[in-house]
Amino acid sequence: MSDGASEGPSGDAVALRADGIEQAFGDVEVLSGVDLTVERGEVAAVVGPNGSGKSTLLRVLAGLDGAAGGDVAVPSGAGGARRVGFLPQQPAFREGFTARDTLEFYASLLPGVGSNAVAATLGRVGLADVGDRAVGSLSGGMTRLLGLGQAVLGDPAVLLLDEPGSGLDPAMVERLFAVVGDLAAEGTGVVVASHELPAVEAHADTVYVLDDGGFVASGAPATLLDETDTASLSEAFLRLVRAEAGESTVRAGAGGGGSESGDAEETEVRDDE
Ligand SMILES: Nc1ncnc2c1ncn2[C@@H]1O[C@H](COP(=O)(O)OP(=O)(O)OP(=O)(O)O)[C@@H](O)[C@H]1O
Repeated sequence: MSDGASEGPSGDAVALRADGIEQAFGDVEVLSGVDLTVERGEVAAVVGPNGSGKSTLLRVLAGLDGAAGGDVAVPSGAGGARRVGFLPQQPAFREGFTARDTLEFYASLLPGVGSNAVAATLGRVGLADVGDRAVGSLSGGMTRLLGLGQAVLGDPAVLLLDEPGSGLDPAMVERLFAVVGDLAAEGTGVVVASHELPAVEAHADTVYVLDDGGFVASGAPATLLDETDTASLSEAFLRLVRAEAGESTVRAGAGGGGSESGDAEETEVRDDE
């Protein structure tokens, strides 16, 4: 959490800064100028209706997709063997590998990360007992936990998690957010896209509500509850995205007239030195 964060050698407490992120798929404008700054030690949650652009934003932040506009910077001075760890919404691994082999493979790509870290990571994400099981035989929730393990391996300065709690039982959702909290306490800046609003309310420092191409609200969970005069983040969410419980909130895009996807420039994740 923010209070436990120490500053990097440069004195910069910022883990990730995104300015003016724009993204469109054909005529579907998804992000129209999103700004986000995450400090080291901060857990920032991005919530929003289905189709509002959470995965799109995280993929741009991770540097996997070029955006139509904007800039992402990950300042130096934090993290271990790598700058950014990313858990995609649908993690996929080689089915024949065991869970341990899978993490060993990712560890081999990271300088200074060895078998001890792999064993510790399996335990951390709750997979110690199934480490020797083939990936193809893991349950959906276990596969997601393996994805979390892959994302946290090497103590990244920035951790981006897309729906990490999806498919997990309630105890594992709590464990997952506890792991996230531990990493934040060690100085990692975390961005988590999630529909698990009770867990977000309990564990996030800052909540960003994404709708209509941008953040329609942001603040500490308690602040959002105060501002909306509601008793839970779930209620606040419905108020902020102007919906009733049970109503369809699926978003088809932020508006017409977006640029063609072929116009998208490569948005590099800069390593600010
Ligand atoms: N590669 C793509 N090509 C075309 N359209 C896309 C692509 N990826 C996403 N979209 C569209 O962009 C919009 C945002 O999708 P995105 O997956 O980012 O939403 P989300 O907020 O993560 O949704 P959910 O909560 O359902 O996971 C949707 O309208 C989606 O159909």
